[in-house]
Amino acid sequence: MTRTRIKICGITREEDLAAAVAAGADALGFVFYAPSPRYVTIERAAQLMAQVPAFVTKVGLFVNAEPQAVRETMAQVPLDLLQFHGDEDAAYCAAFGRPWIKAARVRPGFDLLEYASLFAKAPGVSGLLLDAHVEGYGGGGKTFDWTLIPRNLSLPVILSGGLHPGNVAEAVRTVRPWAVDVSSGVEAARGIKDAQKIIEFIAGVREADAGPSL
Ligand SMILES: O=C(O)c1ccccc1N[C@@H]1O[C@H](COP(=O)(O)O)[C@@H](O)[C@H]1O
Repeated sequence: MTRTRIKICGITREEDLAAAVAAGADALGFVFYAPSPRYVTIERAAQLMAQVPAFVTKVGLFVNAEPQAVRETMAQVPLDLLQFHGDEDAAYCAAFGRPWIKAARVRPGFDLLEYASLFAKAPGVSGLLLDAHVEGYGGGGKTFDWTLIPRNLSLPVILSGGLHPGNVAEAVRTVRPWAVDVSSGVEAARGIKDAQKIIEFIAGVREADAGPSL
């Protein structure tokens, strides 16, 4: 049985972090992008990350950040993986010497095969995150047409964009991604997670893992 990996993004509070870990999240995302309602300072992220147990991946999310800002963040918090969610190119993403994933902002007409080919051979690339194209780069709670995803993408697919407890099982059965990523779909309010929604989201993924594909 495939075990789809699960990332809960936009952690801003200790209780949300504990709820995600207790529910079985594989990875937690910390947003270093100031316009986001889920933004955390380096100092706050350090406090939160001190609560993350072994074998749960700590992901730092950046959007078109100055390289020096990424380096300063990496120097002060123990990030396992970098998530680039803006217009960064492969050379930029690879320059930090840390494993990374790149977001694609998908909408009709977007050539995902070509986009993946731009990043597929860059050192450190660990996956392609597929999000809906939204104003403001991400965390928009908007789905995209999953039939736009080619089956032969050259990188592990992390499916995101508008996932929530009510649609994640269908998403996993349809796309069979390597991982799913969710932010707003497990929130009680912007930047505040809902422990019950996290439990239901992860249960939806596991239900799909155990069943047939669509
Ligand atoms: O979470 C944010 O606030 C955010 C801000 C800027 C770029 C990306 C952001 N989050 C990522 O967006 C996708 C989709 O989120 P949602 O589940 O639709 O709310 C996800 O990969 C988050 O990691």
